[in-house]
Amino acid sequence: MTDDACVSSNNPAHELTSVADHRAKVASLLTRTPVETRPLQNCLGLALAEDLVAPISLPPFSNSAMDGYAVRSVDLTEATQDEPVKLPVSEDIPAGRVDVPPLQPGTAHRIMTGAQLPPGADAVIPVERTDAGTETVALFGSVQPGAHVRRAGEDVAAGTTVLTAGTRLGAAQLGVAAAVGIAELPVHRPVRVLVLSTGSELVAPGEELQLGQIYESNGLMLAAAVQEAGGEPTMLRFVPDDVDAFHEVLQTHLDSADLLITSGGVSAGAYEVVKDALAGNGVEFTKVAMQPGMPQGCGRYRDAFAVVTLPGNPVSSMVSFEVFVRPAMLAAAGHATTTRHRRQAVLAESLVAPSRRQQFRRGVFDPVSGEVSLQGAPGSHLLGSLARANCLLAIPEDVTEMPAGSTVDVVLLD
Ligand SMILES: Nc1nc2c(c(=O)[nH]1)N[C@H]1C(S)=C(S)[C@@H](COP(=O)(O)OP(=O)(O)OC[C@H]3O[C@@H](n4cnc5c(N)ncnc54)[C@H](O)[C@@H]3O)O[C@H]1N2
Ligand code: MOO
Repeated sequence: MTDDACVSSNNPAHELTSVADHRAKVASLLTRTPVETRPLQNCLGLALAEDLVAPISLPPFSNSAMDGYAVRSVDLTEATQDEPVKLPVSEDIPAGRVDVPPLQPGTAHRIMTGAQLPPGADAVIPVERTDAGTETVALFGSVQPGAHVRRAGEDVAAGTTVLTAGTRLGAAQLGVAAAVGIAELPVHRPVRVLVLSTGSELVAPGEELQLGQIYESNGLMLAAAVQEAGGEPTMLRFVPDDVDAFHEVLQTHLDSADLLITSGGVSAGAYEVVKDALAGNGVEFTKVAMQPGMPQGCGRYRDAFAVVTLPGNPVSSMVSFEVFVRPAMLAAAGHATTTRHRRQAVLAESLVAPSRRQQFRRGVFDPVSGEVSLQGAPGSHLLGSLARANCLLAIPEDVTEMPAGSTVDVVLLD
């Protein structure tokens, strides 16, 4: 990828870059991260790099689903509540017993949940349907062949693919890998992301605030979003609107990152530190047909890492991360799925939207009714509304109003 990745070849000042074009440019800046082998406990949220073929079956052996008695179902065909069948109990089989003798006709083995089914048995009768005897047992009813038996390989057959390359390793995926005896997995290394906020008005949370100052929130928020996307964030100390300070804070990280995301300093003011530091230096700035999130930039910093410059308004920053950075990070880290769940919802109230901009409004989607209501006004400073939302309404560029009852696309955030 060249430094001018973000130059819109056909983008006179009055034209806007499309969301799709900018998304593609950001994605093209990141290359696939290398594959490394990690113990399972360090794989959460990462993408599996190769298909996982099960070395053993699940269950590995046929076993009991209930605490009870292993029997031959034909021995119990006459059993009823009033006239139970009585059988001698010849063995006790707790879970974990490895020397399980076969079941002889006309006998029962006492068996616990998860214990190996003895050869010759074809069913288990739960202890609640017996007198719980230990020498002989009275069985108060018949059982179907296969009742309460978990067959070897009924879940996963040895030699079959249990997880495909590109799968995100969540709790269940790590669980099944452990269940087939795998201790470590090949995964794509997480994308290493520097997060740098800019602005002379910023003060660290916990410190005293003076009139005219605000607490720095984008850095923490974006670092958390990076982590949620399976990346490895490094939150840099935010810098004032000072180009030298901007470059200085990056110097010790030139070899340690894949991507820098900045917030703030990219619009049209007199003190746009990100623009001043990076324009013409490998990063190109553009206006994207999107609201929030119009001023954007991307490129490369001193041949060291990719850069995506996000606008400073908190909602603009987060929405831009969602739309541009998250999918690019997931693709680079080998994930087969790089998009959020999206579905159609019924709009609970009317809305208006700007023309020639793809708008992302914050909303609350109710999966039971299928309705979505707006959460707050469109303003890109309304972080409280974003924090109360569970989805973004994606309103296409050419739509300027939608009456209540319209169908709208929602991007589910959790
Ligand atoms: N004349 C114009 N003015 C603006 C334009 C424009 O096209 N022409 N675009 C507007 C839009 S849209 C956006 S979005 C913002 C983007 O501005 P910047 O990226 O330069 O961001 P700042 O000016 O530094 O900050 C904007 C806003 O966000 C607050 N902020 C910034 N960083 C943080 C942080 N780390 N934590 C919390 N809040 C932050 C900052 O205080 C400002 O209120 O520009 C419009 N203006
Ligand atoms: O594009 Mo800005 O992100 O609307 O506020």
